[in-house]
Amino acid sequence: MACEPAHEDGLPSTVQRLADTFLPTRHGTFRMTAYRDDSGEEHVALSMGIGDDDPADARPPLVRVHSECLTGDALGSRRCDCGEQLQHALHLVARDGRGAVLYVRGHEGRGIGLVEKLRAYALQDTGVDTVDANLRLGHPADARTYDQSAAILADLGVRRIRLLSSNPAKEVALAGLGVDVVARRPLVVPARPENEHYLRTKRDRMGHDPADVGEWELLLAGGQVSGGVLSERYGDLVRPDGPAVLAQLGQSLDGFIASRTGDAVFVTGEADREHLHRLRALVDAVVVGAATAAADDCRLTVRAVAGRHPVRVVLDPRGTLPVGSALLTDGTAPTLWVVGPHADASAPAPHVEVLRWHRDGPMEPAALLAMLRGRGLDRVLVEGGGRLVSAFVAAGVVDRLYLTTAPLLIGDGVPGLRVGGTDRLADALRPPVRRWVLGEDVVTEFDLTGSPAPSAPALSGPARHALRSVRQDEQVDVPDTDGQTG
Ligand SMILES: Nc1nc2c(ncn2[C@@H]2O[C@H](COP(=O)(O)OP(=O)(O)OP(=O)(O)O)[C@@H](O)[C@H]2O)c(=O)[nH]1
Ligand SMILES: [Zn+2]
Repeated sequence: MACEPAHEDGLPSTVQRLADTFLPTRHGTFRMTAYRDDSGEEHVALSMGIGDDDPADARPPLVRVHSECLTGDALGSRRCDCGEQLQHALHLVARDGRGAVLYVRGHEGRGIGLVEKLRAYALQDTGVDTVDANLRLGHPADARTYDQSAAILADLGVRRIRLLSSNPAKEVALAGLGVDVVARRPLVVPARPENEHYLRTKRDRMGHDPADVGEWELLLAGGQVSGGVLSERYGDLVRPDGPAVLAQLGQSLDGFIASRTGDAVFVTGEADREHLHRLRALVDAVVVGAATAAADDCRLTVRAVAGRHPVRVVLDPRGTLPVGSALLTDGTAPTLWVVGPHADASAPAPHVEVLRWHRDGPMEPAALLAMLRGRGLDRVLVEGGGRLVSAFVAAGVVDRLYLTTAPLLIGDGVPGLRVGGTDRLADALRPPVRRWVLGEDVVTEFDLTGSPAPSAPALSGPARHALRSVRQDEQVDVPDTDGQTG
């Protein structure tokens, strides 16, 4: 027990300090201290910049209490996230210049030992999850105790810590042993296809933080996690010089966004919805056509992930959006209702602003984007439907297109992306792409910044860019605006 009176040598009763040296690593040189606890188990602490001469008001150091995992830490296993967490923790402590990583032995397999963990793996190979595997072998789901860690911290002269862990139970355990945990910071590493299920089980059954909560919040704040999945996918969308105009569409593999009757529930899956909500959270405005807004009665807010709602822009030349629609009644985010000069529309609620377009007919994508930029809405997501997204892509104003395809053959219905068309395949758009799997679906991310506009196939890349900048710089005259700003 770490809180028991100290021995004469000043050490808490559960650990003995037995060696003190240095360990140069790729993250920097750590002080390495070896301990043995009452049960004979040996542990090490890798620390930096902490000690008795700390000023009392110093920021509490970052501390990682790392459970030994031979397979993850030493062998690079991707069944768990331990190895990458260990390296990331060392990196964070070294970057901070103050902190410690306690490497706790006897914690192997959440305290059941190596052989039992491998038996649990064998059970998981048959479909049992990590919690039930332990239980079936006659072990608790988690058999670890943290008294040795509290004792080591006491020996290092550390009473207050910022804990690096995604496991709230660790915080509770350490606090119960007298450690003042002033903050807990999730230790986020990329999920891998091989450990996705394990990480989900930790979250769903063991109360761990969602695997990507820390990384997503960091991204929203403009930061990045090196090697993080979300940082790789969305990192450039938080940079001011990143792509400004995004478009997205989810369609069946044979190219439809809905059936003949307009049934669009659901073409792509839950994971694609989350992806869409991430995109919404990373832009200033989302643009949608009135027909889609009416058919889907969409809210266009960010609900599947944390994040700020974008301004919702609905393009409605004829003013046909029903006044009872979610965009016009749900005030959680401002709505810009862009209508034609002769449409019968007035703002039905304080969050809605009616913006009268200067002429009849289709609204020119470049001019619309210029108008939005003039209102400080710099990063825009064109969200649907198929015709609107196609029109923006065809106009050559989209920097990045996310096309999600679902393994579904609708056969006939509302078409998805349709741009231009060429006689020769050699003239077809073949921009650089990245791809990733989301559940059953595949997202293809097209980088359109260097591609010719499909509606102007004769233009070369640079000429098309000249055309684009002329269009985008065009001053748009938007005469009368009624309604209030929301
Ligand atoms: N019994 C068992 N142990 C496992 C399994 N996968 C990983 N472990 C062990 O789990 C320990 C790490 O615990 P985790 O639950 O992954 O994470 P945590 O330490 O509680 O939380 P963090 O501080 O966020 O890392 C290591 O000792 C691993 O050897 C498994 O399937 N079964
Ligand atoms: Zn592990």
